[in-house]
Amino acid sequence: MFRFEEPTWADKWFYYFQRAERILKEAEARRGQKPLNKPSRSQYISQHSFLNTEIRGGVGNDGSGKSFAGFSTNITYNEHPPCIVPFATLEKKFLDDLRLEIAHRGSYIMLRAVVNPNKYVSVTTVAEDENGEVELVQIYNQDDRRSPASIMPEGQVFIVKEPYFKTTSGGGTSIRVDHVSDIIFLDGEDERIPEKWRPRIKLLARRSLDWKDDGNRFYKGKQYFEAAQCYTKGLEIVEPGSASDIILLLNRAQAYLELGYNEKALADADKVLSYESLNQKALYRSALACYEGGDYESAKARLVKLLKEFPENKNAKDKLLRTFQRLREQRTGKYEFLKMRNEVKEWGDKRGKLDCAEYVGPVRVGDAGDKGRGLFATRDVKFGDLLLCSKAFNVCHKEAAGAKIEILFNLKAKKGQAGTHSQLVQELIQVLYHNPKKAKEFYKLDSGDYQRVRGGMVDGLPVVDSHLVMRIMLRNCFGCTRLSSVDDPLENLFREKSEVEKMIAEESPTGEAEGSGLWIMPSYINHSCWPNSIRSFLGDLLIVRAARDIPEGEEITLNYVESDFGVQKRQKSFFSGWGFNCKCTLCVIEAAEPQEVQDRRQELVEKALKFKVYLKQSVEKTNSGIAPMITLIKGIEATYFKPEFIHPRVRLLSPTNILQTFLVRAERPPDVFFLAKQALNGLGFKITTKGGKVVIERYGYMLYPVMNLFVHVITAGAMMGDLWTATLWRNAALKVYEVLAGEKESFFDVFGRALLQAGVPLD
Ligand SMILES: C[S@@+](CC[C@H](N)C(=O)[O-])C[C@H]1O[C@@H](n2cnc3c(N)ncnc32)[C@H](O)[C@@H]1O
Repeated sequence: MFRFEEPTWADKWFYYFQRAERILKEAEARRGQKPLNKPSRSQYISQHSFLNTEIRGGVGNDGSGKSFAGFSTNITYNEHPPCIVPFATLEKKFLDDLRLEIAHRGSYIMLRAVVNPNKYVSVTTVAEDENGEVELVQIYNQDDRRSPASIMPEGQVFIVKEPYFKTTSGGGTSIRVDHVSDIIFLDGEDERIPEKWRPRIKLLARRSLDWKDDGNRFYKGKQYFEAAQCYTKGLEIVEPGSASDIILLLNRAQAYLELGYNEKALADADKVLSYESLNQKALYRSALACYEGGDYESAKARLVKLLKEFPENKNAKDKLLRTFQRLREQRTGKYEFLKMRNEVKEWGDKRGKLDCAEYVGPVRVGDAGDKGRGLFATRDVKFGDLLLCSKAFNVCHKEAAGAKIEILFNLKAKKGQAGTHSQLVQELIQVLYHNPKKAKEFYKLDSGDYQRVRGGMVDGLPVVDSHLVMRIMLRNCFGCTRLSSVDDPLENLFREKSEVEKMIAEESPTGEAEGSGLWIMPSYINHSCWPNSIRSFLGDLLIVRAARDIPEGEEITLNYVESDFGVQKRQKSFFSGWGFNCKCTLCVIEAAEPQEVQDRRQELVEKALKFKVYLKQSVEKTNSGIAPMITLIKGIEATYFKPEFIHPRVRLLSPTNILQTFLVRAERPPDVFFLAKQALNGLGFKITTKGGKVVIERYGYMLYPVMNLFVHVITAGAMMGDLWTATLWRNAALKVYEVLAGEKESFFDVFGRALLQAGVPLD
């Protein structure tokens, strides 16, 4: 019997974007016009309460129990820069004056929310102007830690500078506020509030003490933003330098510290110190602000000063000890990696941040010719040397509760990216807005051809251009995991993928939804498909180590996409993602190969990868897969003509890993041993035994699955009774592991079980 198939998640997704694209194209044609058939006030309000059910309802869950927030359209479709002129120079407009698809330069609009807001990607409300006309208002990039109702409660009066009026992807209209600096929230006493919207009954004048008490209540309830707002209100009415001023400043500094607004916290604490240079709390909070901002020298100076006056202050003593540790890390690059790794494992579904410093090793930023800037070695570097340990400017791990796994869809590039990228942009905007000094290093990063506006501070607030932040993020962010080395590398191999995961696998270069983050110094590293360094992640730390010996002056490179693609597909992804064509040695060699050779290799690799399904099936199936896999691997090998150290057999790695798993299951250690050694040769490694040691004379192509080859040589060697060889290889593997995982301390956590089972001694 015929029956309708439920549309798949991917179908819905595709349909949604096709429709959105059509609507937006039609909207372009109506630029400068007045909207037709606007709904009535009551229609606006009732529509508002049903908002989002259409897009959220059917697609918000992938069946795995984890929420999947859904779509987020890339805001690059119609970029309009933020307002960079003061409010006082703008002319007032009303809703009736607004024209579609235009940012109304030189104007502002005064509005009042008539409902409580919804939250989807933006905080959305319906607001009226002084003539009683209403319109939808979508406010993007606000701090997600705040509830929408605290940002825009019903009755809130606000100004939108240079309002951008547009057609929504659902076909209606809205004022869309992308830039946090374009909206000014007005409170009850602000003189700019129109007379008719002022409270009829004047509230009794509030004292600074009332604001302090309210602030303290919010603080206790962990509502730090609201607490800071109350202290600010109190500060507006106190005598500068008075006891109340000092208390309010100290309290606000503490609330700012909780929010991560370190620069503001430091400014408040320093203000107190300008009145009372030895105020204990101010010294301590200022030191904390410096510490959190990574300025350990200043933190040390402040703590030393504090302890001179107040030697019994235990918190300050503890913090000073930690500060010394941070300074040592900064100087030497020596970290307690195992402890840090265990800490990351404990994070569970909490957001985490490691208490450690950054290390900048023998590298500097320099001119990389047509690649722009790049990172270069400042001295000769050996395989495995630590080049960088960088702390995240901001990172969103997908494991943390509240992480928003969304598809950031770029309507212009027609490209979707699954992961926490849209959350990252939103959080970056907040970091930049509240830490303008720290923002400077972010703004130096590459943003492609985006025209930057020079905004600086306007109306006392930093201008943040959301489109610029998005561009910088897309060029420089890293897809990331919390740990590069998982304790059970095979745990995911047999897990059935959900529908959403399958779709994500097709859409994302790495084949899975990712966490994402931005690290400043590593952002200067250019790409090579055969790079001389490897990055790894440990919580919010990004570690870069040398993947071969690097002479002084050589450029440091990283592989942006560890893909299993042929050269043409790789080039396409570099161009659409980062706007460049790769000219690394691997690309040059592969691009010069005859098309038939490339096609043949591709066809064989695809065939081989299909054998993965055998792994989920019976052992008999596995056995029957061995012979065809060997034929395929030989076939792939035959498509390479140059020596391995010139053209590493990278595309053999996945098929080899599948065959290895077959051979392990079939309990054929000699074959496992032979195949792993052969695969390492194929990647360009030259490994010999000399003077009772396994020596890696030449390091080949490095990526994480290479570890499996080493472990297979070791375990198979041991199972064949050659414990001596196994132990020697184990020591060599440790060095390779250090580069791939960032640290060697966790090697036995990750591979210890496999080694012990094979009878390899662990020490
Ligand atoms: C993460 S940034 C790297 C630093 C960048 N070169 C700069 O000047 O800030 C990525 C950008 O660098 C450039 N880039 C990176 N690798 C490249 C390569 N192999 N060839 C040409 N350009 C490259 C591209 O413009 C890319 O969008």
